[in-house]
Amino acid sequence: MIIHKSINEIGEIKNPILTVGTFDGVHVGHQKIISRINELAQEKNGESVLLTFHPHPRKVLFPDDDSLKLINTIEEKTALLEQFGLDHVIYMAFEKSLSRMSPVEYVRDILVNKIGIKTIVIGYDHHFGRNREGDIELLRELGPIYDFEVVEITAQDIDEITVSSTKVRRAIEKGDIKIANEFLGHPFCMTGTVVAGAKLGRELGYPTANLQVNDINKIIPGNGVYEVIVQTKENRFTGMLNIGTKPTVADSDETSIEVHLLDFNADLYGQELTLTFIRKIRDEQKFDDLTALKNQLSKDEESVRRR
Ligand SMILES: Cc1cc2nc3c(=O)[nH]c(=O)nc-3n(C[C@H](O)[C@H](O)[C@H](O)COP(=O)(O)O)c2cc1C
Ligand SMILES: Nc1ncnc2c1ncn2[C@@H]1O[C@H](COP(=O)(O)OP(=O)(O)O)[C@@H](O)[C@H]1O
Repeated sequence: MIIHKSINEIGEIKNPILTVGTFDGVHVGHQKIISRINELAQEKNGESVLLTFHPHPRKVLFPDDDSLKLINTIEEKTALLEQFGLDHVIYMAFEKSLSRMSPVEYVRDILVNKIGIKTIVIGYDHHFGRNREGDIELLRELGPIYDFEVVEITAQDIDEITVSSTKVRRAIEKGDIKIANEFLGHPFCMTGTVVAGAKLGRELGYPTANLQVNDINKIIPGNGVYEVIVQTKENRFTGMLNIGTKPTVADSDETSIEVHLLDFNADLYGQELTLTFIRKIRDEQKFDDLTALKNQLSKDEESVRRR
């Protein structure tokens, strides 16, 4: 897969079969569209191209709205797209000027003149250009003029897919990892750096690496205790993770993300850890004292070891 970091340096692509979108999550619905353009590329002796925008258009159009959290960072999205056999991914800078382009200008100047599309595969409800005025009907009108074909992903196809990035986000926010992972077709992951905490974990017999997530747009699963796989610099471990306010020991609303690695004892400060979410074990609880918390932690450990 060739990654183009700008629309201006893509060179020549042979007989491009294109799809366009934000593809947050690269979920099973997205995967189906990607297979479709790969198949068409084979049939038509062309190359499959996925055009995506960075930053996410809503982040540019509504910069003060930080409510939209994303399933993938750009690095994660790129790594996922790598797995699905695309020939090209183009990251186009989404700027306000792009959102002001008329739909015809966008098709002519970008899709035709810069990418040279021969086929575009697009959802029946896809909109583009200024005020999202452009639609599939317009593409059908422009196709014969600029010599490209339009392949529609019908409502029925999309219903069949039934997955959307919004549904995945909701499941993650609810802590419903099983559903999220099913929709995604791969497990949800999160990366962060280990920072210092209150040093109480060790006293409890459960040292925990406190994670700071580096991308402020990254979605964080809802409060609760999770089974995860932890990838350190050198190795992988089973981990038990808590996301929450630690009501037993802390008296603030601040959310912490902390993970205890099973069968591990070494310094992790400053390291980057990647968590792969397996399942939610339980909700976070407020215990009467540290002994009760410790008992529960040992039950959580048992539950993770049993699997
Ligand atoms: C698997 C796991 C589950 C946890 N569950 C709870 C919980 O239900 N309630 C709570 O108040 N704290 C919970 N904690 C947080 C502990 O209180 C916390 O790890 C301890 O206070 C150490 O904090 P420190 O690393 O900042 O020193 C949990 C921690 C882990 C690793
Ligand atoms: N099994 C383990 N799981 C997580 N962290 C561990 C483990 N063993 C050692 N550590 C180290 O101990 C630190 C956590 O200890 P803890 O007493 O909870 O302190 P802090 O409050 O600073 O997180 C981690 O950041 C890591 O460097």
